[in-house]
Amino acid sequence: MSGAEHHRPIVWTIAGSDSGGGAGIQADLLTMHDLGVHGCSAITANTAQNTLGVPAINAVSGEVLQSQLDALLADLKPAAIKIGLLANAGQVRLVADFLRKLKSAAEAIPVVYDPVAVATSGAQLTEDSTGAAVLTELLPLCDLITPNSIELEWLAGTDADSAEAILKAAHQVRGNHSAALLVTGGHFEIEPGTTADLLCAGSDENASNDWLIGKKIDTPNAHGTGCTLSSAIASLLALGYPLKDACVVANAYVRRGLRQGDSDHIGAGPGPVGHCGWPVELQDFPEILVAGSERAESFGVFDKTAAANFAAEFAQPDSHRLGLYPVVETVEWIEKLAQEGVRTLQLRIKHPGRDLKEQIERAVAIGRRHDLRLFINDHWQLAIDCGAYGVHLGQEDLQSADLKAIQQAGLKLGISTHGFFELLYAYQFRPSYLAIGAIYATSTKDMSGQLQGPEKLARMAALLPGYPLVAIGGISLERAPAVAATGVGSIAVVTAITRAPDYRTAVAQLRSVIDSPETDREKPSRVES
Ligand SMILES: Cc1ncc(COP(=O)(O)OP(=O)(O)O)c(N)n1
Ligand SMILES: Cc1nc(C(=O)O)sc1CCOP(=O)(O)O
Ligand SMILES: [Mg+2]
Repeated sequence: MSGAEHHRPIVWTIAGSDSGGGAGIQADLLTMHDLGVHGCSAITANTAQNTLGVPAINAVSGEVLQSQLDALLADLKPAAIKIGLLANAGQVRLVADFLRKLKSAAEAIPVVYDPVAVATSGAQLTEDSTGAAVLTELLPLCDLITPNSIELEWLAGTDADSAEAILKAAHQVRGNHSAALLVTGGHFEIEPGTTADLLCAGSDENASNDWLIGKKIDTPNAHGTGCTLSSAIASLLALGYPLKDACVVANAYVRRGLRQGDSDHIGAGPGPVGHCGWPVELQDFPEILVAGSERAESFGVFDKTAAANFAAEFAQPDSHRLGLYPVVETVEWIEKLAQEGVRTLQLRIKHPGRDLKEQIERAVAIGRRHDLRLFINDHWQLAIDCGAYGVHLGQEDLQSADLKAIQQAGLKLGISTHGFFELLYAYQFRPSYLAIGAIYATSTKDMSGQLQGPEKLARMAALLPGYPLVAIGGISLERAPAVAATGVGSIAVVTAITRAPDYRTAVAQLRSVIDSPETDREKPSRVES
């Protein structure tokens, strides 16, 4: 039994039933079960449907819809809500009224709306008056909207038939509402042989437009992909995944279903997308477009300054297992730990004085003497000037640091990541290692809202077997075995060493955990699927 069987958060789907079992409520409940949440349903319409078409919609009455929502609220409070087909303006108003009351009474419950208006078969699923009510009543209550390009045109009232037009239409919809937008790419092809989803999230200076690109999967069995995607995102939000992480994992879940689904035998028309468990292979996850890369030009997000600094494929370290990796703020610590036989170290000076260069030079000299893998945090230019082994950069540094210069100088590069989205983004640079944090709460810096835990760490590590991975954040001697069991080859620590009663003992004990032959070096620890 998976851990999820013990505590499944509740997720509602307010959507239509597909009598053919491929989309709507049926796809939503399969997805929710697969991803470890308990799905509840409020049915808006009993569609008569098979793999060939939609002969009837059969919207339920307001009382029938209301009675389902009231019954659920009385006993099964949701951790997230997915909304799909709303068959008419009356249903939109009813659901909007219900959500308004719910949102004012309860703490924030994420709402994901998949604006189902037209089935993949071309059948119109909503009455004409529905669109206006959606725009004024429902969108202001949503946290994420997941239209395909046809539905985006419906919401924006403009064409969405090229990368630029999709970006423009998405901004138009977002201009009027605070909801994030994930435009799914099944209906257009910007780069031949690929599909691309556009994720517009955040606001003001935190606003971001990210293209999630994947190889096109050649299958007719794609019925229910929109429902599956939106209910996967709602499930992941209920499980505590941040929005961007939920979107990339849900994208991978759908792509795994398209790739592995086996529904040729179901009906005479296009069969349903598969529901094939947690995505565990990197090939199913999207590539996140980097604004400085060449292909960004076709997607309308090319940035000249970013391109001048962009580089990928950094020198690899001599081993993908970097072992115990203390992160310290003085040269004295570098010397002491080198003498204990530690080989991977980081100099992290957060309050530099005038002697910063001298400190780095001294650390580099110790590194040479002891054959250290010595990384310099933040100060990449001085690291180059002093001939350091490597540099460690955070996500925000990737926009400003001259990665080309770091690469050309032959320095190794480590990049911090916090969750699936950042991991996939940083992977585009193919750095020398990827750090994943914060695994646990830490007193060293404020990482609230970015805690991963060992289960998520194991899921991320499983995507990159054999790639140099470092876990960081709140790792103590007691927690180290659970971290090592996820398959990462390195554990980075600050206080577990610098505040240990006896640092020599701490080094020896931590090394024995991460270097232990019992830590399976070939395979990452099993992740539940
Ligand atoms: C090994 C390792 N992983 C992560 C970090 C954090 O780096 P960053 O995000 O740049 O934050 P600061 O360390 O600069 O506060 C790290 N230093 N080392
Ligand atoms: C410097 C740092 N970076 C983190 C990240 O998640 O990126 S967590 C962290 C602090 C690690 O300190 P300690 O071992 O004392 O918890
Ligand atoms: Mg940094």
